[in-house]
Amino acid sequence: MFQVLVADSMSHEGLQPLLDAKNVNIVQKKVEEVEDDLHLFDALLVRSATKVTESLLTRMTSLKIVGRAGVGVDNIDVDAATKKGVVVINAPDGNTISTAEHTFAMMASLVRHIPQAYVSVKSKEWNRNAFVGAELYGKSLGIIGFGRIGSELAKRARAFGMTVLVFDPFLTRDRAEKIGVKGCSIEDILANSDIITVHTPLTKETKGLLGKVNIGKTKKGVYLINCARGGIIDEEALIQYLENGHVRGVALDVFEVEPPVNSKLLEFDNVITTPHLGASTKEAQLNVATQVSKEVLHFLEGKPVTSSINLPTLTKELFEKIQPFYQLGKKMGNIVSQCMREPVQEIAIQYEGSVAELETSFITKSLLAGFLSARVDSTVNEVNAGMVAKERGISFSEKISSNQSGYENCISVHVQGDHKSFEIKGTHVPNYGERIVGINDFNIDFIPTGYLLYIQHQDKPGVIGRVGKVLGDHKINIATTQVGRKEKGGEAIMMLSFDRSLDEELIDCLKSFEDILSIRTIDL
Ligand SMILES: NC(=O)C1=CN([C@@H]2O[C@H](COP(=O)(O)OP(=O)(O)OC[C@H]3O[C@@H](n4cnc5c(N)ncnc54)[C@H](O)[C@@H]3O)[C@@H](O)[C@H]2O)C=CC1
Ligand SMILES: O=C(O)C(=O)COP(=O)(O)O
Repeated sequence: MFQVLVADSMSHEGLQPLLDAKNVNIVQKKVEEVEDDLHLFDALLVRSATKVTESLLTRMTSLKIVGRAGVGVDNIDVDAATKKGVVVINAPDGNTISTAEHTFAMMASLVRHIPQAYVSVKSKEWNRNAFVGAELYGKSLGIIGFGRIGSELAKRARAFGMTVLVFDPFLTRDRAEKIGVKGCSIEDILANSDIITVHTPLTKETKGLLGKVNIGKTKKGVYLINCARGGIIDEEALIQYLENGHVRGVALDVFEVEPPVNSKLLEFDNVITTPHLGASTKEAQLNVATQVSKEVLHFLEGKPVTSSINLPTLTKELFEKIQPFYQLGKKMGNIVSQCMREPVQEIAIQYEGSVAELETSFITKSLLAGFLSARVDSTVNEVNAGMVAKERGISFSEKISSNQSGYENCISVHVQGDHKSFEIKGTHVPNYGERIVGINDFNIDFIPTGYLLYIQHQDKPGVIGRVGKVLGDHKINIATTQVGRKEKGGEAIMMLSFDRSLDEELIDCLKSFEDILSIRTIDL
C-alpha cells in the first residue's frame, strides 16, 4: 500500500485518481501534524505553501516522488531531491489561463483604481475625482518572460488594443511575429513600456531582475505588476521608487515573504495586492490536482511520468518502446559493476540500430543507476545517477554509432578502471528477451537474470568438467551454461546460471583450479 501525504489544500475532485486507487492511502495533513510518521510516505503532494527543504526530504526516508500541484517549484529543493533520488513533478499548464486572467484583472484594477474606489465607497464616500484612471487602449505593455502565462496575457492585451513588447531569452523573432508581439531587449522594455509585468520563474538569474538599476531605467509614472514570484521585483528597491514617485502604481499577487505581514509595501495606497491568488480558481485547482494525482499514481505503479523536473520525460508510447532497453541497461550496468570490482573513471556507452533512435539518455541513466547501485549504499536511481557518478569522479558518455555488431539493436559499454577495462554488449530480441552477447571481445549468449558465475579460464580439456563436478558434489544445480573463446587453446570464458547463490567456500574451491584465471559471482 502506497502512503501519500497531501500537505497543502487541494481540490478533492482533483485528488480522485488517488482516492480511487486501491493500492493508495491518502493522508491530508500539514507536515507538522505528521512529524512522527514522515518516514512512512512514498509520495508528497504540495502547492506553494509547504517548503520542501533538504531537511524535510531527509526526514521522509521512504519518499519517492514530490508532486507540485502548480507551476513554480521554487519552494522545493530540487537539487536535494535529485541527490536523494526523489522525482519532482509539476502540473505546468493547468493554471495558465487562471493566472493570465488574474494578471489582466490586476492590470485593469491598477489603472482604474478599482480596489481603492471599492474601499472608499464601502466607507460611504462618493469621491469620483480621486479615482480618475487611464485607458489600457493604446498603452505599451512590457512582458518579461514569455512562456505559457506571458503569451496568454499578450493575447488578452492585444484584444484590448495594447502594444505588447516582450523579452524572453528563449523567444525567437518568428514566434514573436506569429503571436503578433514585438520581441525586444530588456532595455527596450524598460525604456518604452507604460506597464511592465514579469512572468519568469524565480531563479538565481531572475531574482531582483527589476531592482534598483532596472527600475531606474523605466519611464517615470510606470506601473509594475508581479503575479509570478515574490523577489523577481526587488521589494526594497520598489519601496524607494514608490517613495520618490517614479513608480505610479504596483499590483502584487506574490511577495518575498508570504504572508507579507511586516512589509512596508502594504502601507502604500497605490500598491494593490491579492494573497497569491493567481491559480486560485476552481478550474485551475481541478486541473492541477488531477494532473499531479494521475502522474503520481502512474509513477508509483511504475509507469512513466510526463512532466518531471529532474528526470527525462517520456510519453506512454515512447516508454513502452524504451522499457526493454531500460531494463537491459540497468542489468548491464549491474553486471559490469560486479565483474569489475575496482575504481572506475570512465563509462562509455554506445547505441546501435533501433535502440539508437530512442531517448537514449534515459537508458544511460538507468545503466548508470545499475552500475552505481552495486557500489554505493545510498539510494541511486535514474533521477540521481548522473549526479552520483560525477560526485564519485566517474565520467560517462554516450554515442550513437552505425550498426557494427550485426544485431538489430545493440548496447555496448566500455568501462575504464585504474588497472583494467571491461566491455559488455547486450541486445533485446522482440518476443525472446534480453541477451548479453559479448564480454571483453568474447562472443557469448546468455540471459541476464538470477545468480550467475563468470569464469575466465584457459581453453583446455577437462576444465568445464571439473567445474561441473565440484558444483555437483555440492548439490548445486546448473540452470544454464555458456562458453566463449577467441581461439583454440587460448583464453576462454564461462557463464553459468543457478537457482540460488553460491557460498564463498565453493567459490574458493573453484578459484584454486590451475586453469581458472578469475571468478566473479553476479547476483541480478
Ligand atoms: N501567482 C500565481 O499563483 C502563479 C504564479 N506562477 C508563476 O509564474 C511563472 C511563469 O509560469 P509559466 O508561464 O507557466 O512558466 P513558463 O515556463 O511557461 O514561462 C516562463 C518563461 O520565463 C522565461 N525566462 C526565464 N528566465 C528569464 C529571464 N531571465 N528573463 C526573461 N525571461 C526568462 C522562460 O524562457 C520562459 O519562457 C512560474 O514560474 C510561477 O513562478 C505560475 C502560476 C500561478
Ligand atoms: O503554480 C504556481 O506557480 C503558483 O504560484 C500557484 O501557487 P498555489 O498552488 O496557488 O500555492
